[in-house]
Amino acid sequence: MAAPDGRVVSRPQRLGQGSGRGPKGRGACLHPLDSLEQKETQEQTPGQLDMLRKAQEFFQTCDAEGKGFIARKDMQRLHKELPLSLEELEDVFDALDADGNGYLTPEEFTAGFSHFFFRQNNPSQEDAGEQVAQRHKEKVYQSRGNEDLGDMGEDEEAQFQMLMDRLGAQKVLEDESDVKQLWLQLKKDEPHLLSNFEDFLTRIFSQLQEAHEEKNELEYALKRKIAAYDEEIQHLYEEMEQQIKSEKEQFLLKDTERFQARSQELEQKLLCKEQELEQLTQKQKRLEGQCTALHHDKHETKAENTKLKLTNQELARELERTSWELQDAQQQLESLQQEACKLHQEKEMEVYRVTESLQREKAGLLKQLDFLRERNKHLRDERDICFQKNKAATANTAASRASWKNRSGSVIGKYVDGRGILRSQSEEEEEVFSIPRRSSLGLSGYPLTEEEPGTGEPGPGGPYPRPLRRIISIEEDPLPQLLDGGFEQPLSKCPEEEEVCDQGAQGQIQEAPPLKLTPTSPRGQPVGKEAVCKESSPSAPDRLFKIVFVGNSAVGKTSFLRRFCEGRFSPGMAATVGIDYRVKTVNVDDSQVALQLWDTAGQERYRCITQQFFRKADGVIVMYDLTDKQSFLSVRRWLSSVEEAVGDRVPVLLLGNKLDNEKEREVPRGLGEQLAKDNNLIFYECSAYSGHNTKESLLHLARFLKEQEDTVREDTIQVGHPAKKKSCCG
Ligand SMILES: Nc1nc2c(ncn2[C@@H]2O[C@H](COP(=O)(O)OP(=O)(O)OP(=O)(O)O)[C@@H](O)[C@H]2O)c(=O)[nH]1
Ligand SMILES: [Ca+2]
Ligand SMILES: [Mg+2]
Repeated sequence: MAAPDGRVVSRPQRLGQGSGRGPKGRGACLHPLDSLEQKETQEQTPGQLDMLRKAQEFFQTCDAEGKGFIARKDMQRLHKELPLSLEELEDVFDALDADGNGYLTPEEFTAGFSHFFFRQNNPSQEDAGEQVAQRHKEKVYQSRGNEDLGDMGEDEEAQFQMLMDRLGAQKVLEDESDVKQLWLQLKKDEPHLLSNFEDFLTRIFSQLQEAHEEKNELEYALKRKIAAYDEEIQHLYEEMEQQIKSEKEQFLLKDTERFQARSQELEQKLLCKEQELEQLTQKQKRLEGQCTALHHDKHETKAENTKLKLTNQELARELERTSWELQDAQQQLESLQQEACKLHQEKEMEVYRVTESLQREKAGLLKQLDFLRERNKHLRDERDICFQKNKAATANTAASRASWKNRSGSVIGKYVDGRGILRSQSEEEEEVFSIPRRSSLGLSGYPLTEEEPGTGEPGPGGPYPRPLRRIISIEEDPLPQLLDGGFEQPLSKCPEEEEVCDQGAQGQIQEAPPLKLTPTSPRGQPVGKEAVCKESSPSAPDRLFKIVFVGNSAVGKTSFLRRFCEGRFSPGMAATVGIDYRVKTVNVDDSQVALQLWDTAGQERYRCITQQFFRKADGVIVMYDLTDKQSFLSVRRWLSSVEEAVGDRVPVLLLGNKLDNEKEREVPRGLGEQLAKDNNLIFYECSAYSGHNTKESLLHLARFLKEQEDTVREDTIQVGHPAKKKSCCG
């Protein structure tokens, strides 16, 4: 409930407990009505009662809330009731507020009001004495009135009134007329009982008053309680209102905040969306632009496409035409190639035949020579040794020379000395055997070291000195031409003689082949002369390869060739002079391959001759002596001179000879292998002495050459281009 100053009191109980706060500290505990009634019953006259009732009414008007007291502003409610201005009412309040605490208790109000009222009505009666006198007058007046009504004496009336006053019956009794009649009756009829009756009345009234007071108290307490409850409820209500208000405010605040946050968020989202939309719009525009451009392009491309299609058709037609032409050209080319191939093969075969016929011719000559030797020996035996220098013998030799010339067609060299006299066989042999190994005869001498076939032993040096000289002119050396196949005369075939060991004898070569006269003359043949080896062969060779044999002197080239061609070894071979060659046909994968093997001289001075032969070679064999370190060291030089002449287009076979002489080995196998690997060579270690690896190595090379040639032939399109050298080692 609101305090007089208007502040909100959170704890209404305090009001009740408050000391001196408000007017209820002491006298205000009674309800104003009660106090008024009390006063009525106790001392007031009926006029006063009216006045008190009036005062009570006014008090209730002012205290509309039922607080039990009146504040200054409450007085203003009387403005409508009373003919007083607001200032006057203020004055009245000040006048009524006897203790000046700003509140009017019901007592103050009643007392002040009656005083004020009486003064208003009877301005002359100002003091209490006057009031009492007035009251007495009224009482007297009333008594007189009553006397008239009930024939009651004035004294009795006064007596009764005094009794009533003494008993305080006004407060309890509403209508005292019955009691009055009873009292009058009793006084008249039984005066002795009057005192008892009065006592009884006294008791009754005192009890009644007590009960009344008690009731009043209870009522007042109840009202106070109600007021307190009201106040409390008001407090609670106000508090609740405040709480609701604050809650509402908080809620509103929160709600506003939330709303604001949400709206901000939404705004941001909206902004983002707008940006996205803008981007999308831009993208769309861009894409539209691209689309248009593409559309445009498409049209252009279409036109171009049509154009290209037309061009394409034209080109296709042209291509067809060209391909027809190409096919024609290819067919022509093929036929030309076949022709060329055929010509090549024919040429090679011709070369082979020429070589063969030369060999046959040579063999014939040798036979004649043998015959002459035999004749000579016979003559020598017959005649006296003293007539050795007989002219008959000279004539004989001259005759025989003439007959050779006639048969050989000047193929064999002239066995004449500078004076045109053919020296005797004895002289020849003498000269030959006087030549040490590695003769420095230069180009003219062919020492004889031929041994008996089948015997592994070297000849005893030969008992017959033969003054035979074989002269080879380097400048006129026909062999390079032979390699070229530059023979023109047709030659008869001799299929039976498949393998021919030929000596490089031509018209230009002047040589003195030693005759093998008897088996007791093992040195009857010159070194470099090839034995005629006859082997049956089912058919003529399919192809011919020229292979040049190089390497330092005495590594065993000639011995190797002899082993390969003749299947025998002749120790103590003389150094090769100039160049020599042999032909041997071998069977490689069901085809007959003729190998023209060119035996070169290893000595330094013949190098320039050797060099010429590389150019025509299909393959090269470089040999070193594995018991001679120096010969191995020279291999690089030989390789580089091969490369200088032919590049790397010919396959090279590297041979380490004299494998039989393992004791004196100076070149480890690994070195040879490494060298071969580094230079892409075919490599074998072999022995001319034992024949180990002689055939195998040459067959390897022959197979390689054959395969290489096959590849070249198959590769018809690349005709005219040099065939690439295949890897030898693989
Ligand atoms: N132990 C042994 N000795 C051999 C072998 N091959 C050759 N000889 C000997 O080595 C020497 C030289 O042999 P040649 O065949 O004349 O050597 P070359 O390479 O032809 O020599 P030039 O003609 O000067 O280039 C001869 O005394 C042969 O007997 C072999 O495999 N083993
Ligand atoms: Ca007061
Ligand atoms: Mg030799």
